[in-house]
Amino acid sequence: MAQLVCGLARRWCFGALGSPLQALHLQALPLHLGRTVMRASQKDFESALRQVKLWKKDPGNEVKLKLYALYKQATEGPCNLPKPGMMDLVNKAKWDAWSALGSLPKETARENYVDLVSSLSAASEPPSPAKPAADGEQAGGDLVVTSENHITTITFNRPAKKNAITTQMYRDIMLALQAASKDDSVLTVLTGNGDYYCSGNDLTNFTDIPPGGPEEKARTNAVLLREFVDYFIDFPKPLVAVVNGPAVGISVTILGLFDLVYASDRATFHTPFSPLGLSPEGCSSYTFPKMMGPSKAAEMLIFGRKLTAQEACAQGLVTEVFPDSTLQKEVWTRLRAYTKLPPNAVRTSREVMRSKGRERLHAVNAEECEALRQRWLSEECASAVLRFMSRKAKL
Ligand SMILES: CCCC/C=C/CC(=O)SCCNC(=O)CCNC(=O)[C@H](O)C(C)(C)COP(=O)(O)OP(=O)(O)OC[C@H]1O[C@@H](n2cnc3c(N)ncnc32)[C@H](O)[C@@H]1OP(=O)(O)O
Repeated sequence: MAQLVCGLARRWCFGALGSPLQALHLQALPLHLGRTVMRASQKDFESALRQVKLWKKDPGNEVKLKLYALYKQATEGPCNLPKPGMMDLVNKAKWDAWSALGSLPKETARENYVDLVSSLSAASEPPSPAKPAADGEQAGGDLVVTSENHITTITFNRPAKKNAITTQMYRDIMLALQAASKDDSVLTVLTGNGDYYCSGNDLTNFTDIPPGGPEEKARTNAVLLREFVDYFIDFPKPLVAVVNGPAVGISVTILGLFDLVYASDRATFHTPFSPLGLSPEGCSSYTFPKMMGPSKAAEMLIFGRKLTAQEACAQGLVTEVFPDSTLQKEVWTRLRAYTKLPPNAVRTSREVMRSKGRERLHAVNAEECEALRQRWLSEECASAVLRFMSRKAKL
């Protein structure tokens, strides 16, 4: 779901800005205290509308909701729409934002809109020219896949969104794993670009409701998730995670299916499923209790306790922790040395270690996905996504 956040936001927010404007007359307006000030004119408002359309950088959902609400208030007055249903997340967020403006006069809304746009335009930097890709590197994209020295590396590359995984990225990761299982690489590495390893599932994955409604969305998400996790269960070569920073949600749970997890001392491991109205996935309901014991697993998976890299290492989730400043050098040197080992012996050892548990993992995966399909239809989950989108809640 490449850049769905922006695409979606453009559809539901910027799209609204193109509608015909009501004629507004504004010059010097009296304020309550008797003094007069120059207020934003219709021309200022129209100019701000044009400016927004030219923005290259996504200003984020919170700002887009504010702009949407002010625009509607300025052009139509107080919210006059019926309240959308709980599961209609996008329209509910828009409705909430507009309704929150109450009986704010149109002129004030227009003035606030102009002020907001001008403050954001002043704060934004001029766009920098695109950096050309280095030799041998696949350019751009939310996922970058490289193959070098018998190591295939899959890099989450959405640093501005903390490497949250979109629907398209799930699909691209599966394609990359499929290719890596057949290429001449000995190891496959997952890592992140920027300050985060990965912030988990992109929470806006849940907002583009198809014609079949939320039930269809929950069903297709469950199918996608099951297939995605199956790829990790069945992957035939050693899987290595180089956890360069904080890891959240599904990027943590699937680590139980990896062979090696090397982490920066900056990394944290967080599975906040209950606060999100969700339940564990990635076979973690089976791998975590097996690895760290049921009570430590419960603290993470039920109560959302965030582990430091050292704690995760003590619980067996992380193989080794490195100082952030030397992580890359030390880990890649070690991985290159591992690729020199006889590849067939490496594969055979891994297969005998993994084969016995595979069937069980598939059954666990199916059960977790069914539980999640139901969770995604719950009001608890809908409220959590809404809270995130309106930026009142963070982890
Ligand atoms: C179909 C398969 C489904 C599989 C299901 C898996 C379950 C999970 O993975 S559950 C975990 C879901 N992830 C989260 O709940 C994390 C949500 N994000 C946050 O709480 C915070 O963003 C953060 C703690 C990760 C980082 O906070 P910080 O203050 O440093 O940065 P922000 O300003 O919040 O983030 C920057 C930018 O990135 C966007 N973003 C971050 N994480 C996500 C995400 N998971 N989904 C969508 N967008 C995310 C955030 O909205 C900001 O964007 P804007 O600049 O546009 O506002």
